[in-house]
Amino acid sequence: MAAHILVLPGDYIGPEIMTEAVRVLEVVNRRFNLELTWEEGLLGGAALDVHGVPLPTQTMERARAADAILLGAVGGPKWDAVERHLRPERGLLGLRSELGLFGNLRPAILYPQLAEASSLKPEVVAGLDILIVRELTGGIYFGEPRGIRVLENGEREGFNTYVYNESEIRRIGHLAFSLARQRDHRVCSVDKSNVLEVTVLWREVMEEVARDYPDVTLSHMYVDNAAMQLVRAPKQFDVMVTGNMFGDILSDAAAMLTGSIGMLPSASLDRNGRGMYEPCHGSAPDIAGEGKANPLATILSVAMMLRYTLANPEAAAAIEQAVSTVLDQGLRTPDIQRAGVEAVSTSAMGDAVVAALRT
Ligand SMILES: NC(=O)c1ccc[n+]([C@@H]2O[C@H](COP(=O)([O-])OP(=O)(O)OC[C@H]3O[C@@H](n4cnc5c(N)ncnc54)[C@H](O)[C@@H]3O)[C@@H](O)[C@H]2O)c1
Ligand SMILES: CC(C)[C@H](C(=O)O)[C@@H](O)C(=O)O
Ligand SMILES: [Mg+2]
Repeated sequence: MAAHILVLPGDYIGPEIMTEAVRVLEVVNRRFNLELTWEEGLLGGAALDVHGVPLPTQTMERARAADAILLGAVGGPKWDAVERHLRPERGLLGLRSELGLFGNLRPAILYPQLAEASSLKPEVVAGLDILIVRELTGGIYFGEPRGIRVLENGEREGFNTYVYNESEIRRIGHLAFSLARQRDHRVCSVDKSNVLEVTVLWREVMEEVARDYPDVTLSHMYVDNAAMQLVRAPKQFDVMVTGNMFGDILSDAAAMLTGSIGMLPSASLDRNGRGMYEPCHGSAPDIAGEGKANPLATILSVAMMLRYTLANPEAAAAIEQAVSTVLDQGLRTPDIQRAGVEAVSTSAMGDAVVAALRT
Protein backbone atom coordinates (compact mmCIF):
# COMPACT_ATOMS: atom_id res chain seq x y z
CA MET A 1 0.00 0.00 0.00
CA ALA A 2 1.50 3.35 -1.03
CA ALA A 3 1.63 5.70 1.92
CA HIS A 4 3.18 9.01 2.91
CA ILE A 5 4.95 9.49 6.21
CA LEU A 6 5.76 12.69 8.06
CA VAL A 7 9.10 12.39 9.84
CA LEU A 8 9.59 14.72 12.82
CA PRO A 9 13.09 14.24 14.28
CA GLY A 10 12.67 16.84 17.05
CA ASP A 11 15.40 17.87 19.48
CA TYR A 12 18.71 16.77 21.04
CA ILE A 13 19.03 12.99 20.36
CA GLY A 14 15.85 13.13 18.24
CA PRO A 15 17.70 13.69 14.92
CA GLU A 16 20.39 11.11 15.85
CA ILE A 17 17.96 8.27 16.46
CA MET A 18 15.74 9.32 13.57
CA THR A 19 18.63 9.10 11.10
CA GLU A 20 18.96 5.42 11.94
CA ALA A 21 15.20 4.79 11.88
CA VAL A 22 14.90 6.37 8.43
CA ARG A 23 17.75 4.20 7.13
CA VAL A 24 15.80 1.17 8.34
CA LEU A 25 12.68 2.54 6.65
CA GLU A 26 14.60 2.90 3.38
CA VAL A 27 15.71 -0.72 3.48
CA VAL A 28 12.29 -2.21 4.27
CA ASN A 29 10.70 0.06 1.70
CA ARG A 30 12.91 -1.46 -1.00
CA ARG A 31 12.92 -5.01 0.27
CA PHE A 32 9.15 -5.26 0.60
CA ASN A 33 8.23 -2.91 -2.30
CA LEU A 34 6.16 -0.81 0.08
CA GLU A 35 5.98 2.35 -2.08
CA LEU A 36 6.41 4.51 0.99
CA THR A 37 7.39 8.15 0.65
CA TRP A 38 8.30 10.55 3.42
CA GLU A 39 9.22 14.13 4.17
CA GLU A 40 10.73 15.81 7.20
CA GLY A 41 9.02 18.46 9.30
CA LEU A 42 9.70 20.57 12.36
CA LEU A 43 8.25 20.02 15.82
CA GLY A 44 9.21 21.09 19.32
CA GLY A 45 12.29 23.16 20.00
CA ALA A 46 13.47 22.75 16.41
CA ALA A 47 10.23 24.39 15.23
CA LEU A 48 10.34 27.06 17.91
CA ASP A 49 13.81 28.15 16.76
CA VAL A 50 12.66 28.55 13.13
CA HIS A 51 8.99 29.54 13.36
CA GLY A 52 8.59 30.82 16.92
CA VAL A 53 6.04 28.12 17.82
CA PRO A 54 6.51 24.44 18.75
CA LEU A 55 3.76 23.22 16.39
CA PRO A 56 3.78 25.33 13.20
CA THR A 57 0.75 25.38 10.92
CA GLN A 58 2.75 23.69 8.14
CA THR A 59 3.60 20.79 10.43
CA MET A 60 -0.01 20.43 11.51
CA GLU A 61 -1.22 20.46 7.91
CA ARG A 62 1.35 17.92 6.81
CA ALA A 63 0.51 15.76 9.83
CA ARG A 64 -3.17 15.75 8.87
CA ALA A 65 -2.34 14.82 5.30
CA ALA A 66 0.13 12.06 6.18
CA ASP A 67 -0.82 8.40 6.56
CA ALA A 68 1.49 8.05 9.54
CA ILE A 69 3.92 10.13 11.58
CA LEU A 70 7.30 9.08 12.88
CA LEU A 71 8.61 11.19 15.75
CA GLY A 72 11.96 11.33 17.53
CA ALA A 73 11.67 13.31 20.77
CA VAL A 74 11.17 16.94 21.73
CA GLY A 75 12.25 19.30 24.47
CA GLY A 76 15.34 20.04 26.48
CA PRO A 77 17.14 22.67 28.56
CA LYS A 78 17.64 25.04 25.63
CA TRP A 79 13.94 25.90 25.86
CA ASP A 80 13.39 25.57 29.60
CA ALA A 81 12.92 29.31 30.02
CA VAL A 82 10.36 29.86 27.24
CA GLU A 83 6.76 30.68 28.13
CA ARG A 84 4.72 27.64 29.14
CA HIS A 85 2.45 27.65 26.09
CA LEU A 86 5.50 27.69 23.80
CA ARG A 87 7.38 24.80 25.39
CA PRO A 88 8.46 22.12 22.89
CA GLU A 89 6.37 19.52 24.76
CA ARG A 90 3.26 21.62 23.99
CA GLY A 91 3.88 20.94 20.32
CA LEU A 92 3.77 17.21 20.92
CA LEU A 93 0.68 17.43 23.11
CA GLY A 94 -1.03 19.62 20.49
CA LEU A 95 -0.29 17.10 17.77
CA ARG A 96 -1.68 14.21 19.83
CA SER A 97 -4.78 16.19 20.71
CA GLU A 98 -5.48 17.72 17.28
CA LEU A 99 -5.14 14.35 15.59
CA GLY A 100 -7.25 12.55 18.18
CA LEU A 101 -4.49 10.07 18.99
CA PHE A 102 -6.17 8.78 22.14
CA GLY A 103 -4.78 5.26 22.18
CA ASN A 104 -1.15 4.97 23.22
CA LEU A 105 0.31 1.48 22.99
CA ARG A 106 3.54 0.94 24.90
CA PRO A 107 4.73 -2.64 24.67
CA ALA A 108 7.37 -3.64 27.23
CA ILE A 109 8.95 -6.75 25.81
CA LEU A 110 12.18 -8.21 27.11
CA TYR A 111 14.47 -9.42 24.37
CA PRO A 112 15.97 -12.53 26.02
CA GLN A 113 19.47 -11.31 25.07
CA LEU A 114 18.95 -8.33 27.41
CA ALA A 115 17.91 -10.21 30.55
CA GLU A 116 21.22 -9.17 32.12
CA ALA A 117 20.66 -5.50 31.25
CA SER A 118 17.40 -5.31 33.17
CA SER A 119 17.59 -3.74 36.59
CA LEU A 120 15.63 -6.73 37.90
CA LYS A 121 16.86 -10.30 38.32
CA PRO A 122 16.78 -12.24 35.03
CA GLU A 123 14.27 -14.79 36.37
CA VAL A 124 11.84 -11.98 37.31
CA VAL A 125 11.82 -10.54 33.79
CA ALA A 126 12.56 -13.52 31.51
CA GLY A 127 9.76 -13.81 28.94
CA LEU A 128 8.26 -10.43 29.87
CA ASP A 129 5.62 -9.23 27.41
CA ILE A 130 3.35 -6.47 28.72
CA LEU A 131 1.26 -4.03 26.73
CA ILE A 132 0.51 -0.75 28.46
CA VAL A 133 -2.48 1.00 26.88
CA ARG A 134 -2.36 4.62 27.95
CA GLU A 135 -5.16 7.14 27.32
CA LEU A 136 -3.37 9.98 25.57
CA THR A 137 -5.67 12.91 24.83
CA GLY A 138 -7.52 13.44 28.09
CA GLY A 139 -7.14 13.27 31.84
CA ILE A 140 -5.10 15.68 33.89
CA TYR A 141 -2.89 16.53 30.90
CA PHE A 142 -5.72 18.34 29.14
CA GLY A 143 -8.33 19.05 31.83
CA GLU A 144 -9.58 22.63 32.26
CA PRO A 145 -9.24 24.82 34.22
CA ARG A 146 -5.50 24.78 34.71
CA GLY A 147 -2.85 27.36 35.31
CA ILE A 148 -0.97 29.28 37.96
CA ARG A 149 -2.94 32.02 39.72
CA VAL A 150 -2.17 34.57 42.39
CA LEU A 151 -4.31 34.28 45.52
CA GLU A 152 -5.63 37.22 47.51
CA ASN A 153 -2.80 36.86 49.99
CA GLY A 154 -0.31 37.19 47.14
CA GLU A 155 0.69 33.54 47.21
CA ARG A 156 0.76 31.72 43.89
CA GLU A 157 -1.25 28.53 43.39
CA GLY A 158 -0.87 25.99 40.59
CA PHE A 159 -3.85 23.90 39.53
CA ASN A 160 -4.84 21.23 37.01
CA THR A 161 -8.08 19.34 36.51
CA TYR A 162 -8.24 15.58 36.36
CA VAL A 163 -11.29 14.84 34.25
CA TYR A 164 -12.54 11.98 32.07
CA ASN A 165 -15.97 11.57 30.57
CA GLU A 166 -17.58 8.19 29.95
CA SER A 167 -16.98 8.12 26.21
CA GLU A 168 -13.27 8.80 26.63
CA ILE A 169 -13.00 5.95 29.11
CA ARG A 170 -15.12 3.66 26.96
CA ARG A 171 -13.07 4.11 23.79
CA ILE A 172 -9.74 3.41 25.50
CA GLY A 173 -11.38 0.46 27.24
CA HIS A 174 -12.54 -1.01 23.93
CA LEU A 175 -9.07 -0.58 22.47
CA ALA A 176 -7.46 -2.35 25.43
CA PHE A 177 -9.96 -5.23 25.41
CA SER A 178 -9.70 -5.76 21.67
CA LEU A 179 -5.90 -5.83 21.92
CA ALA A 180 -6.13 -8.32 24.82
CA ARG A 181 -8.04 -10.63 22.47
CA GLN A 182 -4.92 -10.84 20.32
CA ARG A 183 -2.83 -11.73 23.38
CA ASP A 184 -3.49 -13.52 26.68
CA HIS A 185 -7.07 -12.23 27.12
CA ARG A 186 -6.35 -10.36 30.36
CA VAL A 187 -6.79 -6.65 31.10
CA CYS A 188 -5.69 -4.97 34.32
CA SER A 189 -7.20 -1.51 34.68
CA VAL A 190 -5.08 0.80 36.81
CA ASP A 191 -6.75 3.61 38.76
CA LYS A 192 -6.87 5.44 42.06
CA SER A 193 -10.56 4.85 42.78
CA ASN A 194 -9.94 4.70 46.53
CA VAL A 195 -9.34 8.47 46.38
CA LEU A 196 -10.23 10.08 43.04
CA GLU A 197 -13.83 10.30 41.79
CA VAL A 198 -12.71 10.51 38.19
CA THR A 199 -11.25 7.03 38.52
CA VAL A 200 -14.32 5.71 40.35
CA LEU A 201 -16.08 6.44 37.06
CA TRP A 202 -13.12 4.96 35.16
CA ARG A 203 -13.53 1.67 37.05
CA GLU A 204 -17.31 1.56 36.52
CA VAL A 205 -17.01 2.15 32.78
CA MET A 206 -14.25 -0.46 32.45
CA GLU A 207 -16.66 -2.96 34.07
CA GLU A 208 -19.33 -2.00 31.52
CA VAL A 209 -16.93 -2.40 28.60
CA ALA A 210 -15.83 -5.78 29.94
CA ARG A 211 -19.36 -7.14 29.42
CA ASP A 212 -18.78 -6.95 25.66
CA TYR A 213 -15.69 -9.15 26.01
CA PRO A 214 -16.72 -12.23 28.01
CA ASP A 215 -13.57 -14.01 26.81
CA VAL A 216 -11.32 -11.37 28.41
CA THR A 217 -10.70 -11.23 32.17
CA LEU A 218 -10.74 -7.80 33.77
CA SER A 219 -8.97 -7.00 37.03
CA HIS A 220 -8.40 -3.68 38.77
CA MET A 221 -5.40 -2.36 40.63
CA TYR A 222 -4.60 0.90 42.39
CA VAL A 223 -1.78 2.76 40.71
CA ASP A 224 0.55 2.75 43.70
CA ASN A 225 0.27 -1.02 43.98
CA ALA A 226 0.65 -1.34 40.19
CA ALA A 227 3.96 0.54 40.35
CA MET A 228 5.11 -1.84 43.07
CA GLN A 229 3.86 -4.97 41.27
CA LEU A 230 5.64 -3.88 38.08
CA VAL A 231 8.98 -4.16 39.82
CA ARG A 232 8.01 -7.10 42.07
CA ALA A 233 6.41 -9.53 39.61
CA PRO A 234 5.89 -7.85 36.22
CA LYS A 235 5.02 -11.03 34.34
CA GLN A 236 1.63 -11.16 36.10
CA PHE A 237 0.41 -8.50 33.61
CA ASP A 238 -0.84 -8.93 30.07
CA VAL A 239 -2.57 -5.67 29.03
CA MET A 240 -2.58 -2.75 31.48
CA VAL A 241 -5.02 0.05 30.67
CA THR A 242 -4.78 3.39 32.42
CA GLY A 243 -5.14 7.14 32.16
CA ASN A 244 -2.73 9.64 30.69
CA MET A 245 -0.51 10.50 33.65
CA PHE A 246 -0.46 7.07 35.32
CA GLY A 247 0.40 5.56 31.93
CA ASP A 248 3.24 8.02 31.41
CA ILE A 249 4.80 7.07 34.72
CA LEU A 250 4.17 3.33 34.62
CA SER A 251 5.55 3.00 31.09
CA ASP A 252 8.88 4.57 32.07
CA ALA A 253 9.06 2.14 35.00
CA ALA A 254 8.20 -0.77 32.69
CA ALA A 255 10.93 0.38 30.32
CA MET A 256 13.64 -0.49 32.79
CA LEU A 257 12.36 -4.06 32.97
CA THR A 258 13.33 -4.42 29.33
CA GLY A 259 16.89 -3.25 29.95
CA SER A 260 16.61 0.39 28.96
CA ILE A 261 14.16 3.11 28.09
CA GLY A 262 16.04 3.12 24.79
CA MET A 263 14.25 -0.13 23.91
CA LEU A 264 10.61 0.94 24.29
CA PRO A 265 8.65 1.93 21.16
CA SER A 266 5.11 3.29 21.05
CA ALA A 267 2.12 3.78 18.81
CA SER A 268 -0.45 6.53 19.30
CA LEU A 269 -3.62 5.69 17.39
CA ASP A 270 -6.79 7.53 16.41
CA ARG A 271 -10.14 5.80 16.04
CA ASN A 272 -9.33 4.79 12.46
CA GLY A 273 -5.94 3.25 13.21
CA ARG A 274 -4.00 6.17 11.79
CA GLY A 275 -1.13 6.92 14.05
CA MET A 276 2.01 8.53 15.28
CA TYR A 277 4.97 6.39 16.21
CA GLU A 278 7.69 7.40 18.64
CA PRO A 279 10.02 5.99 21.26
CA CYS A 280 8.72 6.32 24.83
CA HIS A 281 11.85 8.13 25.92
CA GLY A 282 12.66 11.81 25.68
CA SER A 283 15.33 13.86 23.97
CA ALA A 284 18.06 12.73 26.43
CA PRO A 285 19.97 16.06 26.47
CA ASP A 286 22.57 14.51 28.79
CA ILE A 287 23.90 12.26 26.00
CA ALA A 288 23.00 14.26 22.88
CA GLY A 289 25.69 14.70 20.24
CA GLU A 290 27.86 11.92 21.65
CA GLY A 291 26.66 8.99 19.55
CA LYS A 292 25.50 7.22 22.72
CA ALA A 293 21.75 7.14 22.13
CA ASN A 294 20.11 3.78 21.60
CA PRO A 295 18.17 3.99 18.32
CA LEU A 296 16.31 0.69 18.81
CA ALA A 297 13.16 2.16 20.40
CA THR A 298 12.72 4.39 17.34
CA ILE A 299 13.55 1.57 14.95
CA LEU A 300 11.00 -0.63 16.74
CA SER A 301 8.52 2.22 16.42
CA VAL A 302 8.94 1.91 12.64
CA ALA A 303 7.97 -1.75 13.05
CA MET A 304 4.86 -0.73 15.00
CA MET A 305 3.97 1.74 12.23
CA LEU A 306 4.20 -1.03 9.65
CA ARG A 307 2.03 -3.32 11.77
CA TYR A 308 -0.68 -0.97 13.00
CA THR A 309 -1.13 1.69 10.32
CA LEU A 310 0.49 0.33 7.18
CA ALA A 311 -0.88 -3.21 7.62
CA ASN A 312 2.37 -4.93 6.76
CA PRO A 313 3.09 -7.39 9.57
CA GLU A 314 5.71 -9.13 7.47
CA ALA A 315 7.89 -6.03 7.18
CA ALA A 316 7.29 -5.26 10.87
CA ALA A 317 8.43 -8.73 11.87
CA ALA A 318 11.53 -8.40 9.68
CA ILE A 319 12.58 -5.28 11.62
CA GLU A 320 11.94 -6.96 14.96
CA GLN A 321 13.93 -9.97 13.82
CA ALA A 322 16.79 -7.72 12.70
CA VAL A 323 16.85 -6.11 16.16
CA SER A 324 16.99 -9.55 17.72
CA THR A 325 19.85 -10.50 15.37
CA VAL A 326 22.00 -7.51 16.31
CA LEU A 327 21.43 -8.23 19.99
CA ASP A 328 22.47 -11.84 19.32
CA GLN A 329 25.61 -10.47 17.71
CA GLY A 330 26.36 -8.81 21.05
CA LEU A 331 25.97 -5.22 19.89
CA ARG A 332 25.08 -2.89 22.74
CA THR A 333 24.79 0.88 23.01
CA PRO A 334 26.03 2.21 26.40
CA ASP A 335 22.56 2.06 28.04
CA ILE A 336 22.43 -1.74 27.61
CA GLN A 337 26.19 -2.32 27.80
CA ARG A 338 27.54 -5.56 29.23
CA ALA A 339 30.47 -5.54 31.64
CA GLY A 340 33.75 -5.98 29.82
CA VAL A 341 32.27 -5.51 26.34
CA GLU A 342 32.81 -2.27 24.46
CA ALA A 343 29.63 -0.40 23.60
CA VAL A 344 28.80 0.62 20.02
CA SER A 345 27.61 4.00 18.79
CA THR A 346 24.15 5.03 17.65
CA SER A 347 25.17 4.82 13.99
CA ALA A 348 27.00 1.49 14.41
CA MET A 349 23.81 0.05 15.91
CA GLY A 350 21.86 1.44 12.95
CA ASP A 351 24.43 -0.04 10.52
CA ALA A 352 24.03 -3.46 12.12
CA VAL A 353 20.21 -3.40 11.94
CA VAL A 354 20.37 -2.32 8.28
CA ALA A 355 22.87 -5.10 7.53
CA ALA A 356 20.70 -7.69 9.31
CA LEU A 357 17.69 -6.55 7.27
CA ARG A 358 19.58 -6.93 4.00
CA THR A 359 20.56 -10.56 4.63
N1 LIG B 1 8.03 11.93 23.54
C1 LIG B 1 8.89 12.89 23.78
O1 LIG B 1 9.23 13.67 22.91
C2 LIG B 1 9.44 13.03 25.17
C3 LIG B 1 9.30 12.01 26.12
C4 LIG B 1 9.86 12.19 27.38
C5 LIG B 1 10.53 13.35 27.69
N2 LIG B 1 10.64 14.32 26.76
C6 LIG B 1 11.43 15.54 26.99
O2 LIG B 1 12.81 15.18 26.89
C7 LIG B 1 13.57 16.05 27.71
C8 LIG B 1 14.45 15.24 28.65
O3 LIG B 1 13.63 14.54 29.56
P1 LIG B 1 14.16 13.49 30.64
O4 LIG B 1 15.63 13.66 30.81
O5 LIG B 1 13.28 13.55 31.78
O6 LIG B 1 13.86 12.06 29.96
P2 LIG B 1 14.64 11.29 28.81
O7 LIG B 1 13.82 10.10 28.47
O8 LIG B 1 15.03 12.18 27.71
O9 LIG B 1 15.99 10.79 29.54
C9 LIG B 1 15.98 10.06 30.76
C10 LIG B 1 17.28 9.26 30.88
O10 LIG B 1 17.23 8.17 29.93
C11 LIG B 1 18.31 8.24 29.04
N3 LIG B 1 17.83 7.91 27.69
C12 LIG B 1 16.68 8.31 27.11
N4 LIG B 1 16.58 7.86 25.87
C13 LIG B 1 17.70 7.13 25.64
C14 LIG B 1 18.18 6.40 24.53
N5 LIG B 1 17.51 6.32 23.37
N6 LIG B 1 19.37 5.78 24.64
C15 LIG B 1 20.06 5.83 25.79
N7 LIG B 1 19.67 6.51 26.87
C16 LIG B 1 18.48 7.16 26.80
C17 LIG B 1 18.83 9.68 29.09
O11 LIG B 1 20.17 9.76 28.73
C18 LIG B 1 18.51 10.07 30.53
O12 LIG B 1 19.58 9.68 31.36
C19 LIG B 1 12.57 16.94 28.45
O13 LIG B 1 12.47 18.14 27.77
C20 LIG B 1 11.28 16.15 28.35
O14 LIG B 1 10.13 16.96 28.42
C21 LIG B 1 10.13 14.18 25.50
C1 LIG C 1 7.13 15.02 26.72
C2 LIG C 1 5.85 14.66 27.39
C3 LIG C 1 4.79 15.61 27.02
C4 LIG C 1 5.43 13.21 27.13
C5 LIG C 1 4.21 12.85 27.97
O1 LIG C 1 4.18 13.15 29.17
O2 LIG C 1 3.30 12.27 27.42
C6 LIG C 1 6.46 12.12 27.38
O3 LIG C 1 6.84 12.01 28.70
C7 LIG C 1 5.96 10.80 26.85
O4 LIG C 1 5.95 9.84 27.63
O5 LIG C 1 5.63 10.70 25.66
MG1 LIG D 1 6.91 9.99 29.42
